[in-house]
Amino acid sequence: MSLAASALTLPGRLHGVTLSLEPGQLTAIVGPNGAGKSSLLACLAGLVTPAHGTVLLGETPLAQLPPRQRARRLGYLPQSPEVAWDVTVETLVALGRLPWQGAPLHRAHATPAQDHAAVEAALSGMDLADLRRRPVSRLSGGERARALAARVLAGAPEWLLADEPLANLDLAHAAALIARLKAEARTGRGVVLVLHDLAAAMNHADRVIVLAGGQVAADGAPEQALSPALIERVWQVSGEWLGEAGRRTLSIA
Ligand SMILES: Nc1ncnc2c1ncn2[C@@H]1O[C@H](COP(=O)(O)OP(=O)(O)OP(=O)(O)O)[C@@H](O)[C@H]1O
Repeated sequence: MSLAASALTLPGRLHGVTLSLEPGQLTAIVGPNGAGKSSLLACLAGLVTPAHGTVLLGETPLAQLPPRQRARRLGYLPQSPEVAWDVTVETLVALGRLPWQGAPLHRAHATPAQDHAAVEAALSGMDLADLRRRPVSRLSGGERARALAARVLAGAPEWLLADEPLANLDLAHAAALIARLKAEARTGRGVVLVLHDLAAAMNHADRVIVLAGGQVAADGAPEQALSPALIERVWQVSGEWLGEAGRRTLSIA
């Protein structure tokens, strides 16, 4: 089911943003500081209510989805996530299963075995098996970012919305996370990432949306949306893409 924004307006932040995102794709949202990327992602996750405009999941306005349904279908990883309780990594990741839990044996809920399998897969996928019993307060910034990503992945939402998920990760863990997110998209999930690294967007996204001043400045395949002319117009830097497709780097003059 598509996730579509229509004429989203948040005064000073978004100005009439209209777009329709498709499942099965990795979409990157890029743009300069203050362009409105986080605001757009929070609206798409249903966490910020726009002053005007609507967000539809399929045919249903997000505002009409019951909270449990919304939590099952939309997974959101904020830019600077705080962890309110000093729980272990394992417990934190298991919290991602909460939307699936409820009265035992209710058909709409997951079984304990399904919950366990999802948590284990998320822990191992984020290379957290050795840290599972560590309290979150004793993790490095990157380890904590991986634990929080694992919590969202454990929830197996239809849509994964992540705000700068690569920001604190070393090269190997960033590559592993982007590979995992691409694989999630290939299984039919919608993956939407706010990214600052234009090369990551160029090399890994199926579609790139460039925001500038709260509006869509470009939207399309990476090679089209991230043309040097557009980069110069939006970021005011003169750049050139080097290397072959899928391994491009941006050389800034
Ligand atoms: N809660 C808020 N209330 C009012 N204005 C806000 C709020 N949060 C952000 N803004 C403003 O809205 C604009 C867009 O902010 P937003 O965080 O969406 O940008 P961004 O593209 O994600 O930026 P960055 O790359 O720096 O993270 C900025 O000018 C910012 O100062």
